[in-house]
Amino acid sequence: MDKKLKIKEGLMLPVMEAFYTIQGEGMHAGNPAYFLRLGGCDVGCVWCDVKESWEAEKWPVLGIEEIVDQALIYPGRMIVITGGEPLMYNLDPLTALLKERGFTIHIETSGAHPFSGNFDWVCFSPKKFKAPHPSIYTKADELKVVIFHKSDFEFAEKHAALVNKACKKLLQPEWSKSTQMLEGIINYVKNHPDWKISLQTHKFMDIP
Ligand SMILES: C[S@@+](CC[C@H](N)C(=O)[O-])C[C@H]1O[C@@H](n2cnc3c(N)ncnc32)[C@H](O)[C@@H]1O
Ligand SMILES: Nc1nc2[nH]cc(C(=O)O)c2c(=O)[nH]1
Ligand code: SF4
Ligand SMILES: [Mg+2]
Repeated sequence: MDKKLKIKEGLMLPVMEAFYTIQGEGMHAGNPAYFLRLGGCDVGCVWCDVKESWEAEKWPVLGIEEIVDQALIYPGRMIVITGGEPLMYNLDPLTALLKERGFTIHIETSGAHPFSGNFDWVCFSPKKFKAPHPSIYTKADELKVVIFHKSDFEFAEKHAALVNKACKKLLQPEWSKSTQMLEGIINYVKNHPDWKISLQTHKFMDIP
């Protein structure tokens, strides 16, 4: 089978980087986790903090066995699949293999592509730049909306109305706008107590 077909089937994937660190964001912040960052994204967020990831062709394509073997080197058994936009790929084979090897599997996604894979935790971060695919709404365990502008609160509520009732709702300041936006976010959460704040704590700790 050629490489292109293997990528299409999710048996090989472009890997930008993989690193063992502390989950910095969201409901699982503070937990050790192995991050697998897949290359390729067509969403185009103006404030994206990993724009180098966008071009899939730039990154080496690895077989899922090799990807999982690399993850097994570290003592933690929580993996976060991120990108780029990981749902550009069929994640069924990779997540099945990770589960076989005993991993707890999380994903960070904009939801802009059809859902695939089996996860223990789905963090859904919708974007104005490319609308989510409807398949994400029943899967999301965590809705994490980046606040870059005051109009983003309304955008956050629009998506909150579409996720499951049990889905956790978080507002995360866009990193470069944190100082300007934080006061508004704090007031918003105090007045709308069904929301929580998520900070990019790894950036404060200066770790990947
Ligand atoms: C780089 S994205 C990769 C996963 C997926 N493409 C997504 O957007 O969810 C990982 C997380 O970082 C968030 N993020 C990206 N750039 C950010 C920034 N400048 N400030 C705050 N959060 C940011 C995204 O919203 C997402 O929750
Ligand atoms: N430490 C750490 N935590 C993270 N949580 C989500 C991240 C991501 O880029 O998906 C991320 C990341 O890049 N580093
Ligand atoms: S969807 Fe994620 S990776 Fe893609 S541009 Fe937006 S923040 Fe960056
Ligand atoms: Mg990041």
